[in-house]
Amino acid sequence: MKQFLNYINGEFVATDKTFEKRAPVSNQIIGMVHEAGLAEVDQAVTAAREALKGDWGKLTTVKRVEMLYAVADEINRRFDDFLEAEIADTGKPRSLASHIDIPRGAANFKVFADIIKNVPNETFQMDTPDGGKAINYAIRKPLGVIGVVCPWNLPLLLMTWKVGPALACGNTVVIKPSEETPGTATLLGEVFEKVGVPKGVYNVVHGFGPNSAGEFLTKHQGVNGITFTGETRTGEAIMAAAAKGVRPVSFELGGKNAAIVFEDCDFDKAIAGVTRSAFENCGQVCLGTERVYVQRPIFDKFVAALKAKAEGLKVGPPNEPGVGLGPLISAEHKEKVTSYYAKAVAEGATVVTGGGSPKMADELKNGHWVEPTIWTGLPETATVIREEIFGPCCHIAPFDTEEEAIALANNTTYGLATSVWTENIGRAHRMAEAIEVGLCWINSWFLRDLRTPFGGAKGSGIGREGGVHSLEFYTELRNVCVKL
Ligand SMILES: NC(=O)C1=CN([C@@H]2O[C@H](COP(=O)(O)OP(=O)(O)OC[C@H]3O[C@@H](n4cnc5c(N)ncnc54)[C@H](O)[C@@H]3O)[C@@H](O)[C@H]2O)C=CC1
Ligand SMILES: O=C(O)/C=C/C=C(\O)C(=O)O
Repeated sequence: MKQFLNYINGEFVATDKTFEKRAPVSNQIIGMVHEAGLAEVDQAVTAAREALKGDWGKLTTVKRVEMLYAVADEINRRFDDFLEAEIADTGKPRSLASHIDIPRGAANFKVFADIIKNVPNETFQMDTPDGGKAINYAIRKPLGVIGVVCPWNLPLLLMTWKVGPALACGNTVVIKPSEETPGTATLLGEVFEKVGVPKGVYNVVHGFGPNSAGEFLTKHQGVNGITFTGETRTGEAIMAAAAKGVRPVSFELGGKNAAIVFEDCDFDKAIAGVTRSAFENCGQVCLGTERVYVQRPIFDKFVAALKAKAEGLKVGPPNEPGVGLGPLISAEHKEKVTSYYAKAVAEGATVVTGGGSPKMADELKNGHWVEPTIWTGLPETATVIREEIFGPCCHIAPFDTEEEAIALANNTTYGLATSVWTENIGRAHRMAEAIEVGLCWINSWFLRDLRTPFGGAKGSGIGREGGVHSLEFYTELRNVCVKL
C-alpha cells in the first residue's frame, strides 16, 4: 500500500498516526497518509527557519532563480508521475490534468523566477530641508517562513501558485496539503531533493485542519505569513490564528460567480464557455459559474443548448477516452452537493437536467459521481443561488436590462469572478466596471496570464497574488533613505 510521508528538512518522515486516502472514482483505499502532529509541524517550521539562515538565505537571486527553473524542468521531466498522482488523488479527467494542472505546476516556478529577476526597485530623490538632496530606495526582503494551506480541487496548481513566488522571493515554506490530496505535494519533495535545493526550504506536513497539522501550522509563531485557498469559514479560523503575532494572510476564498449572457453574444462561444465554467473539474473550481443570467430574448434557446451540452458530457474515470466529467472529491463532498440538489427541488426549482447520480459500472459504483445539473425558476433568495455548492450545477435566470444584470451579479456576499458574454465592446467595459469582483472575463473564462492580479473582492478573499502582486505578500519592503 502506498505511504504518503511528510517531508521535513529534506527527509521523508513517517508517523505512527495514519489515515486513509481513498480514490474518488471507486472509494477504494489507495494509500495511507502519515499525519503530522505538533512535534512534526514544529520540526518543519524549525527546519524552514534554519534554512533561511543557512545556504538558502545566502543564495544570490540568480542562483535561486536557476534552482526554480530546475524544479520546473524536473516537474516536466516527471510529467507522467505528477499526472498519475494528481489523477489518483482527484479522479479528474486525464485530458484536464495534463492540459491545466501539471503544466501550470511547472509554469508557476518559471514565471515567478522571471519576475523576481526582472522586478525593478522603487527610488525617489527628494529635496531636504537644508537645501540638499536625499535618495530613497526600497529593497525587498523575504517575509520568512510561509505557511501554505491548500485545498483539494487543483492540488498541484494551487500549491505551486503559492510556493513558486514564495521561494522566488527567498522565503522557505511549510505546506499543509488537503487531507484529500496528499500525492503531488509529497512527490514534489523528491523533485526538490533531486534538484539540490537546500534542506528545510520545502517542507510538507500532512493532516487535517482543526486540532491537526492545519491548526498547528497556522498557530505556530515561527510562521511569518499564511497563504490559503479554500472555504470562507476556514479562512475565518486561519485569520483568527494569524491574529496572534499579527501575521499577514493572503486568502483566496469561495465564490458564487455569475455568468452574464447578452442577446448580442456570439451564441456558440457563450454556450461553450458557460459549459466549461459550470462543469469543468466537476464544478470544483472556485472561479466556476453557479449563477447564469441570460437576456430574455435568447433565454429559452440558451437553456436548451446548455442542457444539450450537459447531457453530452461523458461521466467516467480519468483514462476513459472522451470523458468530460470526473467524480467529486469525496463521499462527504458528494453528500454536500446532493443535499443542494435536493434543496433546489424542495424550494421549487424546475430541473432542466440532472439532479441525481448516474448509474456507473460495478467497479465504479462506489465512486462519488453526480450528474451535471441545471435548474431554472428559482427566486434569488433560493439556497442554491445564495450558497457556494462547488459541484457541476448552475441555475439559469432571465434578465432584461444591463442595470438588472449588474444588480443580479452583485447580489451576493462573494466577489471572486464573473464572465460576460457580449459582442458590444462598450457594454463589455461597462459591465467590467460595475460588477464587484476581483476577476472579470469578457467572452472567455479561466484564461490565465500569470502576470496579472488574481484574487477576490468582498467575502472572496484578502489580497492579490500573481505577477508582481505576489511580491507584495511574500516580501517586506524596506526603505533606505540616503542623505547626499
Ligand atoms: N478553492 C475554493 O474555493 C475551495 C472551496 N472549497 C469549499 O470548501 C468546502 C469544504 O472543503 P474543504 O476541503 O473541507 O475546505 P477547507 O477550506 O475546509 O480546507 C482547505 C484546507 O484548509 C485546511 N483547514 C481546514 N480547517 C482548518 C483550520 N481550522 N486551520 C487550518 N487549516 C485548516 C484543510 O485541511 C485543507 O488543507 C467544499 O465543500 C467547497 O465548497 C473547497 C476547496 C477549495
Ligand atoms: O490560479 C489559477 O489559475 C486558478 C485558481 C483556482 C482556484 O483558486 C480555485 O479553484 O480554488
